[in-house]
Amino acid sequence: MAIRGTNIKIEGLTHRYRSRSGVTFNRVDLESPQGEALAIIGRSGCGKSTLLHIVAGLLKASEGSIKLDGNPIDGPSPKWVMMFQAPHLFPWMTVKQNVGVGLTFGNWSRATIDSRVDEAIRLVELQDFAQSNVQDLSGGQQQRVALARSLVMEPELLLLDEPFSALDAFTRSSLQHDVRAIAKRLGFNIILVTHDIDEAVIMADRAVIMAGSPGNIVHELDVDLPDPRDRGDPQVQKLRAELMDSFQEAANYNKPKAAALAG
Ligand SMILES: Nc1ncnc2c1ncn2[C@@H]1O[C@H](COP(=O)(O)OP(=O)(O)OP(=O)(O)O)[C@@H](O)[C@H]1O
Repeated sequence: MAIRGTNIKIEGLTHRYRSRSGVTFNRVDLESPQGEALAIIGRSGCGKSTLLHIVAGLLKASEGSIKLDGNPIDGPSPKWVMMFQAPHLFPWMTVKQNVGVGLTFGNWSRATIDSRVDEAIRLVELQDFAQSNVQDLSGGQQQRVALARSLVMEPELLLLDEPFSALDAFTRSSLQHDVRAIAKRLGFNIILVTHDIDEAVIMADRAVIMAGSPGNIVHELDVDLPDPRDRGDPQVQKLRAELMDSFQEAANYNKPKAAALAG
């Protein structure tokens, strides 16, 4: 699978939902180097999902820019794909048909589509279910199908919006490990939006905390830990505690520097 990562540069990103409403976030600057897994954590309502939707090209920013390897994002693309909390599969199709659906819109031969789909299904370890109807799969397996459907597009950047929060703790944990391992093996970037500090420590190379109203990035922490990461490991627990302290500090934050400067 020919996947590679990308250099992400977000500059002065400002968003408001309506011209006369307040800003969701104000002059956000954020960079992420090729191959990084970046977590954005923050309380509900600080603008994390909105930011992710703009990166995905699903929403427009009011000001500022997002560039991948210097090229502006100006709409959806197979190079940057988003996974949501719900897998959004076609219920009448098999696993294989769901995974390949995006490729049927391109000019690939049947043989190329088949081989890319088979490889994506292998990556998420669903080979034994390739011909099953997705309705016969568990929630975790369905989320694996959604992951394979994203990977088959060979993205440079995988955007995850609370992708595992509807799953039980055991399934969530195995998907967190697997998605990170696949990203590291293939080299693509991840931006993960989450409320869950454990998820950020298990999955990310770096975590940024978003807070305030309007929101902004108020803190960042390198998650410099060896793989595979185990929740019980003292190093993991130490970083988790550090991130939790910053998160709680950020909860009291309501005047972002950028907004103050702008005002
Ligand atoms: N379609 C919309 N129209 C108007 N305002 C919206 C819309 N979607 C979100 N908002 C508002 O924008 C702000 C940021 O919402 P957003 O969903 O980006 O936050 P979030 O940090 O991702 O929250 P959560 O963690 O609960 O998903 C909130 O105040 C929300 O009410």
